[in-house]
Amino acid sequence: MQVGLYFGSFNPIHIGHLIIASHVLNVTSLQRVWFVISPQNPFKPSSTLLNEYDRLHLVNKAIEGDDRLRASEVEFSLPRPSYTAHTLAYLEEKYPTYSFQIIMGSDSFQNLPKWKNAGAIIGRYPILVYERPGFPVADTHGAEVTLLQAPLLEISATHIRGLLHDGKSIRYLVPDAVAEEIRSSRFYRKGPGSA
Ligand SMILES: Nc1ncnc2c1ncn2[C@@H]1O[C@H](COP(=O)(O)OP(=O)(O)OP(=O)(O)O)[C@@H](O)[C@H]1O
Ligand SMILES: O=C(O)c1ccc[n+]([C@@H]2O[C@H](COP(=O)([O-])O)[C@@H](O)[C@H]2O)c1
Repeated sequence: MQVGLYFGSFNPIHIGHLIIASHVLNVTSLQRVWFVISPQNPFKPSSTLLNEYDRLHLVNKAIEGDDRLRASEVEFSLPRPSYTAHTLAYLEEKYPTYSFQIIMGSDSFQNLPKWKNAGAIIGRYPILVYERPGFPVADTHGAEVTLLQAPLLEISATHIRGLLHDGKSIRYLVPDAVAEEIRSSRFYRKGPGSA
């Protein structure tokens, strides 16, 4: 099984993520893409972070019925913050017959040398990089890189959280089932207990 690992906070998952996952499956030999939900990204503040099980639930809502896609909670039981090198080592052990590639935007890829055990990631895994505006891929950092020209939508989870905070619509930015779940569960609203 050839699996593309798409790591992120997915706080929440949005159409930009889904378009990339589907595009990668369409243009590469990968058979599956797993959204690996990071409970705590080492580089991001946790103050606006929705509980990881709620984020997992939203990813599952987003991909319902698409057998090519899977939500992975593997990092939930690993030490925090979530270092990708640790996750990869764990997955290698758990799925010895699978081959993994990493999917990332050129913004993340630019920072890769600063990640924990970056050398182990770069030396062991092919990386599928899609170019995001403002982040040209000037250097491969010694990794086996495939550059993808993916259709891009300049939306972010930060923007979506801002809209929700202001009581605005997020229709079309996330799948309808995700918008409905966020609405009915009152996620990302102002007030006590909200993220
Ligand atoms: N609109 C988008 N199109 C393509 N890739 C994206 C888009 N938004 C985020 N990504 C990428 O998806 C991966 C996971 O990102 P993450 O879950 O942190 O999303 P985000 O929308 O950038 O979140 P935030 O706004 O909270 O920082 C990262 O590699 C990031 O570069
Ligand atoms: O392992 C690391 O040192 C490391 C440093 C920064 C980010 N990551 C992971 O990369 C993924 C995407 O991060 P980001 O910042 O692009 O949203 C997310 O799953 C993080 O846990 C991993």
